[in-house]
Amino acid sequence: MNTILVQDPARPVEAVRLRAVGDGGPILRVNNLEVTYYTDSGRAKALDDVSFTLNSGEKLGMVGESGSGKSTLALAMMRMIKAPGRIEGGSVVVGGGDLMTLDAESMRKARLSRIAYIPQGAMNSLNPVTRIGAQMVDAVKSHLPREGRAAIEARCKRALQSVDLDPGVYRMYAHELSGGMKQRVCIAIGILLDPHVIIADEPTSALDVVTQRQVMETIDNVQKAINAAVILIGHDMGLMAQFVDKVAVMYAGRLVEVSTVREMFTDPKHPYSQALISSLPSLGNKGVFQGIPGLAPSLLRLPSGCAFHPRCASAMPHCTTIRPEPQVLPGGRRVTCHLYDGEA
Ligand SMILES: Nc1ncnc2c1ncn2[C@@H]1O[C@H](COP(=O)(O)OP(=O)(O)OP(=O)(O)O)[C@@H](O)[C@H]1O
Repeated sequence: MNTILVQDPARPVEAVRLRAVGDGGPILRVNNLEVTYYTDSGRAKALDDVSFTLNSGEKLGMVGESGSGKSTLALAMMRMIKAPGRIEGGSVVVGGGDLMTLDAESMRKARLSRIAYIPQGAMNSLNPVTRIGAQMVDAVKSHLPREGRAAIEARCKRALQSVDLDPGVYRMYAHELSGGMKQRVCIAIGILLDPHVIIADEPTSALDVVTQRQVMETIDNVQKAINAAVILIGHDMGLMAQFVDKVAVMYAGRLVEVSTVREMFTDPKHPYSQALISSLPSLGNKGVFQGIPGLAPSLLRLPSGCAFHPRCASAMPHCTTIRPEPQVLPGGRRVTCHLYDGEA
């Protein structure tokens, strides 16, 4: 793989980054990621053999019912899983290097500069007694200790402007901002060091529909500006459909389907994806909405075979005993379902 130096003359040497280019390959490769929570009630495998890739500039929507493992995936990619959870295998390769093999200090540096995470509820975690600017400066300083005060302030104000906030927000406190503005501050913090990959966990929850759209547009704009790969975690398939390129569907810790957004909405392959899509309201669907029968299983007591089989309208006898493996269908879609055995 070739690498080139991407140098911004306005930035000091510390801010210069190596971007992997030339091979046209993915900027992010997640391979066989496994996470288990060791609870008093037993082992919960929250991520089971999760693999996917993303190119620079690509946006992936990660959907699935509550408890399916979406946040665990984000935390595992950031190496922020805490006890009783444990990352038990897999790699997260960003721009050529595997984050899982970095020592603690290198991983600390990689966070924000190579991979940024905007956690669920981030806007409510802004420090109420510290000005927004000071919080942004702290984030930059921990990565670029030799960058001068004026340069850091300019960097922070640029980031605020790139999320359509007035640079004056730098001097404000969180309580002076609306929910949408706070969420945009969190996005600005996420892009301070132009990461290769941005993960936003439910960035629009607790916002009204107009603000949700504005926040999604903001993510879209900043993502285009820095050509990052973006993972958007969320429940709202409809909102997601308007902004992402690919959709990944999680069920009980496994990725059951990864397709382009068009394929997912016009021809979902996995019966769980089909159920998710048919539960969405649409202008054409004036009948009764199809719910998904049953409940998501407890990870402590997963059904045998395919974990979805008790709720699956297309289940076959062997689905109850044989676990399906992910397969890549012609055209590149990934599906984990026995219905497609032999089609890969
Ligand atoms: N701290 C923890 N201790 C024990 N088990 C946990 C812990 N955190 C998560 N889990 C287990 O991992 C599973 C996945 O949780 P996770 O938060 O990743 O799901 P999610 O898809 O992000 O849900 P939501 O949409 O509600 O945020 C849960 O069902 C739970 O069994």
